[in-house]
Amino acid sequence: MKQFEVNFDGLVGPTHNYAGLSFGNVASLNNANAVSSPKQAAKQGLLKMKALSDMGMMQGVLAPQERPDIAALRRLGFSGSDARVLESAAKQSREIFLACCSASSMWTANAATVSPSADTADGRVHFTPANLTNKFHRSLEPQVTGNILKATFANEKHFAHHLHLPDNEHFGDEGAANHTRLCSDYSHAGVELFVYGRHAFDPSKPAPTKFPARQTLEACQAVARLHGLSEEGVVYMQQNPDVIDQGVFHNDVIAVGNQNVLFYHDQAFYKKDAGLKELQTKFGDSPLHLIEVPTDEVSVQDAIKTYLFNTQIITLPSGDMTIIAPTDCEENDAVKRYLDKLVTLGTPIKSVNYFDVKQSMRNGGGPACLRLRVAMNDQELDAVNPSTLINDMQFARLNKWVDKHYRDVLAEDDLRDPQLLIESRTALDELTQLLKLGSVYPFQQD
Ligand SMILES: N=C(N)NCCC[C@H](NC(=O)CCC(=O)O)C(=O)O
Repeated sequence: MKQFEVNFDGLVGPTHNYAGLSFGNVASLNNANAVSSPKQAAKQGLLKMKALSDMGMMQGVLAPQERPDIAALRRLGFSGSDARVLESAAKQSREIFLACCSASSMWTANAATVSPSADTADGRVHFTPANLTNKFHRSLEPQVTGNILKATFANEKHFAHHLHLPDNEHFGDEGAANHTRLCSDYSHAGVELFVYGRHAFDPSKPAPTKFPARQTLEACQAVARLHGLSEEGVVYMQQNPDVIDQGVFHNDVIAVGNQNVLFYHDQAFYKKDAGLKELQTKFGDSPLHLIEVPTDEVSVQDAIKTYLFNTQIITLPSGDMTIIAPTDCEENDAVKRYLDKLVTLGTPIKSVNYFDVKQSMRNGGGPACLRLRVAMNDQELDAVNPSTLINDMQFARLNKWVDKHYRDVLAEDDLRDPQLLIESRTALDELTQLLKLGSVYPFQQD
């Protein structure tokens, strides 16, 4: 049986903007109100998808969400025509309005947690959309994320779709950003590492004091239960509360794994030694490469600034692993020096490829934030909606679609323009045809 890891990247939406919405995410706050370029952002993302496909990887795309979210604004009491809803929300409550305009669904590492069929009790691939309760603008995503995932993985025999966890901070869930699957082979049962920031029901346990811990242990456990994971196949580790307080708002800002490699900063985890020991034991006899980056080579601040750990580690068809890193890593002396050394250390990681994803980085989203990993065998891959897989033709179509519909620049005032809403809906309606998704958006269901 053949086995693949398919990266499903989020297509950047037509309202990509910088609104400073994510307290605890340093880049988001630092770039609040900067002018964005939705067209450039979408193209940077598409180029990364095409490059991975050209490397011989299977690459997919997930559609963005409808923004401005008129339905959410109506739910909050803004009424009248769509133009009137936009105008009154922008005037009366700038923060609510900006939250309802965010294109944050582009970071599909936060779309869902995915467990491959080799790990689950019923032998299907399981998906649970993340509820993203900690940030209002992100909590608007799970319902439509569920629609998009169901339209992309539309086959009950192979794919199981769960409802997102209850919308409450006790079950705060940020999806694959806090979940790493380690395995010897994608098609063999692996160990799923869930990383949480706090215990929801036990305030006596350690937790950050300055910035929020978005993910709870109880949410991780609920997802593991829903997916039918076995106790031997799961490890829970707590993220070091000190690094959350320094701006590490998701585990994928300080650790990343692929197959038998876990690449992490020495300050990433609380009770690190016990957790890694459990991981090693559950992983079994085959070698597990634990690549720990010491603080005296790369500081936590440099890791956050450059997103050294928000890189993608992928296995090329040759069997070698390569790192997909943002150009920000190349521009930082300490991080570049570390990466130059890493490829000589005799680990499975043999090369580094740099990509310019600065439009996303300015909101705190690196290469790994932009993708949701789905490990599949050939039968499962055959059951995926083929229009969502990237090849030369689909890449060309999507580029043309971006050229036709996206603005070059977007500033805050543009978001209240009713014409932008019309442009976005027209673009998304056409996209659902391009990707053969059916009616996934509220505006298509009215
Ligand atoms: N690490 C992963 N997997 N994802 C990164 C998500 C970045 C996102 N930024 C934002 O939502 C900022 C939006 C703004 O400020 O306009 C967030 O904080 O949730």
